[in-house]
Amino acid sequence: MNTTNNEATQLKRVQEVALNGEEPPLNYLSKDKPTTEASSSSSIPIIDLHLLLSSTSTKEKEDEIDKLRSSLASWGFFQAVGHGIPSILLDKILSTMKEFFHLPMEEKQKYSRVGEDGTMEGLEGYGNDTVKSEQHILDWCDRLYLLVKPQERRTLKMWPESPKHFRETLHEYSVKASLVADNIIKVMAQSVGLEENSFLSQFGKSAPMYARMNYYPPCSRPDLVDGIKPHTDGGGITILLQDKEVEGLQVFKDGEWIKVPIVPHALVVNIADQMEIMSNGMFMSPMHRAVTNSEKARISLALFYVPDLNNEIGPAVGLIDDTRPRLFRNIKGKDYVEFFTKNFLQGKRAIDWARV
Ligand SMILES: O=C(O)CCC(=O)C(=O)O
Ligand SMILES: [Fe+2]
Repeated sequence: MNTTNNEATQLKRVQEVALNGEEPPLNYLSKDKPTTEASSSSSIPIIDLHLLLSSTSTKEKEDEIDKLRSSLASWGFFQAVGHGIPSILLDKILSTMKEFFHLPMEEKQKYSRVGEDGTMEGLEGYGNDTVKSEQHILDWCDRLYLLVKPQERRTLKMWPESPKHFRETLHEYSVKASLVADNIIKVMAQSVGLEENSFLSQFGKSAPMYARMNYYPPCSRPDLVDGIKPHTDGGGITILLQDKEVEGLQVFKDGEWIKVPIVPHALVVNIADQMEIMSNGMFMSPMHRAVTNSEKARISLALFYVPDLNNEIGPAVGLIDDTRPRLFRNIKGKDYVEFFTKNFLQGKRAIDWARV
């Protein structure tokens, strides 16, 4: 195959690059390194969904709704407990993912996103960063990316048949997590005085949900690379299941990076750009990143819930008034995703494009 060095390294999974334990290759060296130290001084809020979604109206519940609103305004992040997804299922999806990433490369490559001729076949499947230029700095991370919803649009040939329970476990987890996501989006609307379907109706009934399984191999020089570069998510909301033992997620708040600690069996929820737009800036889509370490591999499973690409989304009418003028234009979901992807690859923020 006639490839440049850059392309050749791209075709190698990070897991293979990491195997030799040597210094990371040049095209992984992050521009902003050495990595700024993160602080654990303050911790992102923990929200009890069971309390939030209970049908009785109590002072405790009202307080929790207030806490949700202020968390989304100042952090754009929270740890959801009381979500009702059995711990045993959370453990199972994490261990199943780990098993997949530990399979021989040949087996994993059956689901590869890169076609045999070296071209990218599409978004879904196993792979790493899409490289658009020689200057592109790669993340220290391998991924398996799959559409999980709507079910009839799944690309089953990209769903691993090994490990044995992979498909049914991802199915079960994504069905449950998507119900949790719907409920969170309803209560987000209520928290700012809107009717519960105000945001959800903008997502639409066929809103896609993507699963991105991240695998960060250990790195001999974690200070020189990004697990995932600083970014905001481009969809509506993201539900993230973190590794149970290895920390790595950080959020940028008030000028510093803050570690997102592991809360056993909690789901990390974050606002993504299109929800910031729908909330007319009441909720913030936070900048976050993942770092690696030299000892242990880390995994995470992000579920991106994205408004239907054919829908027009925009600030909810009830959130625009004289004191709070419209901050964003109405835009087509598809246009935003396209613009976001282009900017993401160049390390730029896309949301400013949608500002009035
Ligand atoms: O691995 C993590 O904790 C973060 C992953 C993430 O931000 C993403 O996949 O968008
Ligand atoms: Fe993210």
